[in-house]
Amino acid sequence: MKEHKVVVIGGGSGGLYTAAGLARLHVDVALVNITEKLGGDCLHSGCVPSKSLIYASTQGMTWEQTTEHIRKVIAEIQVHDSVERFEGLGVSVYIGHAKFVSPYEIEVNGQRIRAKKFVIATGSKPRELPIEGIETIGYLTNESLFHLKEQPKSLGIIGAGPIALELGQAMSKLGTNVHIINRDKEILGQFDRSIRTTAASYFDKEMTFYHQAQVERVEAQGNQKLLIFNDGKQLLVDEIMVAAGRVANIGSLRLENAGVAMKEGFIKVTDTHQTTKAHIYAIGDVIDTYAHTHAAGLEARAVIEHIIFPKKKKDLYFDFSAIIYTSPEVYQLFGNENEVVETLQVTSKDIDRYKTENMEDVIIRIGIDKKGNIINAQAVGPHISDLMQLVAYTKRMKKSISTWSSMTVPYPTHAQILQQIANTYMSRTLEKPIVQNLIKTYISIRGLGK
Ligand SMILES: Cc1cc2nc3c(=O)[nH]c(=O)nc-3n(C[C@H](O)[C@H](O)[C@H](O)COP(=O)(O)OP(=O)(O)OC[C@H]3O[C@@H](n4cnc5c(N)ncnc54)[C@H](O)[C@@H]3O)c2cc1C
Ligand SMILES: NC(=O)c1ccc[n+]([C@@H]2O[C@H](COP(=O)([O-])OP(=O)(O)OC[C@H]3O[C@@H](n4cnc5c(N)ncnc54)[C@H](O)[C@@H]3O)[C@@H](O)[C@H]2O)c1
Repeated sequence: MKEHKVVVIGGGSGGLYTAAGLARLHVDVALVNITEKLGGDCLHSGCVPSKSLIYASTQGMTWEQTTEHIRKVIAEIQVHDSVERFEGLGVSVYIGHAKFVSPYEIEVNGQRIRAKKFVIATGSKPRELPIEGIETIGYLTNESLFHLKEQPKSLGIIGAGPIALELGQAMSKLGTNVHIINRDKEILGQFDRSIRTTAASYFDKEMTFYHQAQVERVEAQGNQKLLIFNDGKQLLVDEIMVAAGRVANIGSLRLENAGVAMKEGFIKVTDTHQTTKAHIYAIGDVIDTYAHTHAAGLEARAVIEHIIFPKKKKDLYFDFSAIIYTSPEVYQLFGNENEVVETLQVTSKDIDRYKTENMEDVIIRIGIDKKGNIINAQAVGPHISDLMQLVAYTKRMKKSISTWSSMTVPYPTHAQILQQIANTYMSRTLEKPIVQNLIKTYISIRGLGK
């Protein structure tokens, strides 16, 4: 029997962050991962291959060059996420499926490991759809697309979330005829209409959308695949990809042996990320928060702190934001809509730098409270997400957007769009009768009035 103080299960974004963080603090920590290739979804079938595919699609690469580029980027990052590196940091690494045999004991390849605390970070996998015939004829997911030997001439993607939009647009730019099948009325339902329609106006040029559509049945037709919709419509494609949400990866964990409960398909946690057994934490995609690498990192940090100083961390997701890396990018800074007293909107139409680039479609919307403090934000535009980090930072610092108006912003930069919002906000304050009267009185006292 091996013994450690903390065992982290899952060597993806959340698990690696937790194991490395605890090891740096001299905690006796072990990490269990199914394969020696640490890095999880993000490195092998998520963020890294998808952003490499997006890059390749803007460089006119062939499919062979694209898959080679993806392979090379993963291999380069894999060095950073290697077993040797983690062992060098002081983490004991076990390779194999972890399964609980009791609340304080797991088994990996027949070996028992005891620990005082566990952190489950086993991630998520694509949701399977109950479509007749789909298991028989086969389909792609984010786990197989990047390794295809041949580029499909046409691709039907079931689902219209970030995975479908990012991968669909990149495949289209690479020359595949992409069809997106969306069960909802439109895409990007959580965004303001102005942002939604702007993004859709770009996507509509590159992909064919089928809204309020459900695929009922699929069948093979020669080398191709026929999708049959609930309204009888049909679509013939080379390949089908399913990107219709995620489910928690708990398959082999035997959570029932540990007394860890689930809620609506994900591991149930408190706001300190403790499961129904307080010494077992869960973070990342296996719980129902934001399914992003930086959310897994944030939760890992909170769990490290909680293991060491058992105190709740307040407002963990206070400045949490997410980006859909399409062109244009679509950005969202989360915050409680009930606290918003006003939403300010600015477009690129009046910003000189955007004019020089014929770029009229950038929209930024910022929800503020009565002091001008930022509550939430949404934006659409090329590379807009880097600029929006200043918005998130201003929220984190709990500063009013009026602070941007005193910044010296070099001319002509895209950042002037943020100063424009601040100036609009400030000039409205200046135009208030009470403020105008005060100014007039002061100017007159100084003997400078008309
Ligand atoms: C196509 C795509 C693109 C994405 N793009 C982005 C992006 O641009 N930005 C972003 O922030 N997020 C992105 N995401 C989301 C991001 O990849 C996930 O949120 C993140 O990987 C979750 O990290 P995790 O640690 O929870 O799980 P994972 O990274 O999936 O790690 C889970 C690990 O647990 C291991 N495991 C599972 N079961 C066991 C077991 N029983 N025993 C031992 N080990 C086990 C797995 O092998 C895996 O290594 C994307 C996702 C997809 C699918
Ligand atoms: N840039 C990023 O940060 C990034 C990129 C990709 C994925 N991710 C993460 O991965 C998660 C999963 O992404 P996703 O795109 O699979 O999921 P999602 O849950 O965000 O979207 C699923 C989409 O599929 C549609 N859908 C569901 N069932 C359907 C059906 N039967 N037929 C047609 N449409 C159907 C839904 O209406 C929705 O539009 C996201 O929540 C996101 O957090 C992040």
